[in-house]
Amino acid sequence: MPDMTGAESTVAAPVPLLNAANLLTAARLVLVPVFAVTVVASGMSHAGWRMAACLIFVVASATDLVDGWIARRFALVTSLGKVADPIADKALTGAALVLLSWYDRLPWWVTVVILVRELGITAMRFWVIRHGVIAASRGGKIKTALQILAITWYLWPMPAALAPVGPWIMGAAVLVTVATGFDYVAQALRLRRPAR
Ligand SMILES: O=P(O)(O)OC[C@H](O)CO
Repeated sequence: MPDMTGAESTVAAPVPLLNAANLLTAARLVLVPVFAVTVVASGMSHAGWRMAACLIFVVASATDLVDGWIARRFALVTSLGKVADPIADKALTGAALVLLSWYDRLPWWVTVVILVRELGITAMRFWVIRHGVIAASRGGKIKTALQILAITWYLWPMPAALAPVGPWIMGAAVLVTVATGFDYVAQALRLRRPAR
C-alpha cells in the first residue's frame, strides 16, 4: 500500500505462528509420548517393539534438523519456535534417557548428568534473556547429534559385536554435553557483566 509520500510501504507481514516449522516442532512434542509408550510396550526386550521405538525416535529427531532449516530458509523464525524447539528436543532425549535407565540399559548417573545440564542451561537461557540471547553453538549441535546417535544405538537391538560401541558414543556425548554446558555458563557470565 502507498504511504503518504506515494512510495510503497515495506513493512514486513508478521510471520504466522501456525507455520510449517512450528508444526514440525509440535509433531516432535506429540511423538514424545508415542515413543515412550512404544518403549514401555517393548519392555526393552521385545526386538520388534524396540525397532519401532527406535524408528519413532529417529523420525522425531529428524524433525529437529528439518524445522530449523525450514524456519531459516523460508523466514519463518518466530519467538514461539525459538522457545518450543529446544524444549521439544530436550523432552525427546530426556524421555529416552530416563526410559533407558529405568530399564537398566544406561547408568542413572549418565541420565542425571545430561538432564541437569540440559534443564540448567535452558533455565539459564531464560534467566539472562533480558541481557541477550544465547544461541545454540556448533558444540551444542554436535552434542545433540552425539546424544541422538548414542540413544539410537541403545534403543536398536544391536548385534553383540556392535553393542559395546554404544557406551563409547554415550561417553563422548556426556563429555561434549558437560563441556558445552560450561561454555554456555561462560557466555552467560559475559552477557551479564556490565559494559565498561
Ligand atoms: O546445547 P543446546 O542446549 O544449545 O542445544 C543445542 C540444540 O539441541 C541444537 O539443535
